[in-house]
Amino acid sequence: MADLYSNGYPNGTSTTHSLAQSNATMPVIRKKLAGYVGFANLPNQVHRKSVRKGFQFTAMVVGESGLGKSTLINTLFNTPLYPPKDSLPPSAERPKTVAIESIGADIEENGVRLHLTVVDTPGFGDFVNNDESWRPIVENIESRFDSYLEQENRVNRQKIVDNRVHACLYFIQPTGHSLKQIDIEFMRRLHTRVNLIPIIAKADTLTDEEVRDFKARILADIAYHKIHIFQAPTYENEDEETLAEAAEIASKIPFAVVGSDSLVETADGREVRGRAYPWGVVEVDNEDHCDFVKLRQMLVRTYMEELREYTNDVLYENWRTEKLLSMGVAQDSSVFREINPSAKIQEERIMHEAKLAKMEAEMKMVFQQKVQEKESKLKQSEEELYSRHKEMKDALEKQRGDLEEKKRRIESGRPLTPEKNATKNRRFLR
Ligand SMILES: Nc1nc2c(ncn2[C@@H]2O[C@H](COP(=O)(O)OP(=O)(O)OP(=O)(O)O)[C@@H](O)[C@H]2O)c(=O)[nH]1
Repeated sequence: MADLYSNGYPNGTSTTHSLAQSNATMPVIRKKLAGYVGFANLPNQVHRKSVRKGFQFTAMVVGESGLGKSTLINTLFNTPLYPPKDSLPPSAERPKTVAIESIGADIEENGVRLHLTVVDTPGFGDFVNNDESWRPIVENIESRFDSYLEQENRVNRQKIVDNRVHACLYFIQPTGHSLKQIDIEFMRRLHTRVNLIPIIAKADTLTDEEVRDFKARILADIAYHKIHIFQAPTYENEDEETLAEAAEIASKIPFAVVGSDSLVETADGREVRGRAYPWGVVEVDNEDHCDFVKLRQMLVRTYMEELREYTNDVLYENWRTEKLLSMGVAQDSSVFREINPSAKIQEERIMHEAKLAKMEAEMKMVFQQKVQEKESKLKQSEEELYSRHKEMKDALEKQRGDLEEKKRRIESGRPLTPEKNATKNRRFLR
């Protein structure tokens, strides 16, 4: 049954609203379709395309040496991304300054490919003076933005490689006190450039109570220093389950984690990823034991795409604006002016008419000029003709006078040319 809507179109008719209607002032008319059109399949199309292309994610780990960074990354992605420490050659010594090292791996889960890059920062916080430890890390993150900007500005942008850091796991030493100066300085310097995810390392070395108090003090420090850490976003119209999940994740920040890539046996005979102690087993994947599951949920399961999006839309975009402004590139705000199509057409018509009027005036001027030129030429030739006519008339008058003189002489019998006759007579006399 095709019922009629307020605009008079039958239900299910695809109506094209004028561009003006898309403005915020115009109401959006929701329509029901009479039959299956097919655009409900769009998410599947995007899904297939994304699966075919694969995903790219870059995570950075920062924290003092021995806080369990490599172990946690291996635990997170369930892959021995970092080789065991005892397999490293003896020459693999600690660098003298903060170094930046990347490890890449292609991992696959249920047919979905993920190219994961982990950027490690060995040496951070390991020196007597760690005042500038953050600098090489900021420089590295910004140089990745630079490389992306350079690729964006290329003529051919078919193959942009996104090496930007999408998340930074910052490992906090499990002191149980509060943040150290190096932690605050690092986060203050980095929070505008990268999604910060603070982590309390080796949480199994603290009691539950200590973890709770430590978290509260860390959050207070973060708020005091106005440090922005990544928060799980929530959107309008989201179902209660999603909102509860986001709230649950947010309540665990900073994540108190335990890492282990080896299996241990629990008292009840289960084989789990965890750490065995004489008093029992700390299970990595048990939410009652640590926040590892919530961290993985935030970083991988639920918000990986959000982390990528926030990096691109906010962090990179802000950096790009700052960079271009510092280079003296100014934005022409008129390009973002909201345009009303009918006003635009009217404006164009006025401009067109003005152009026509100008052309007409110019043509008139040219025509007048030509007419004037012609007139003056005609006047000139008229004057020339007149003077020639006068000359000829004078000559004829003169000729006539001469002839009349001749006639009079002949009639009066006088010689026509007296001098000539006189010469003749003189010859006869000789
Ligand atoms: N108690 C405890 N020990 C851990 C945990 N995670 C890792 N470790 C141990 O801590 C030691 C250092 O772990 P790594 O993962 O190599 O630490 P790292 O931060 O990568 O160290 P560097 O490579 O030196 O920067 C290893 O002996 C790990 O087994 C944890 O959650 N709890």
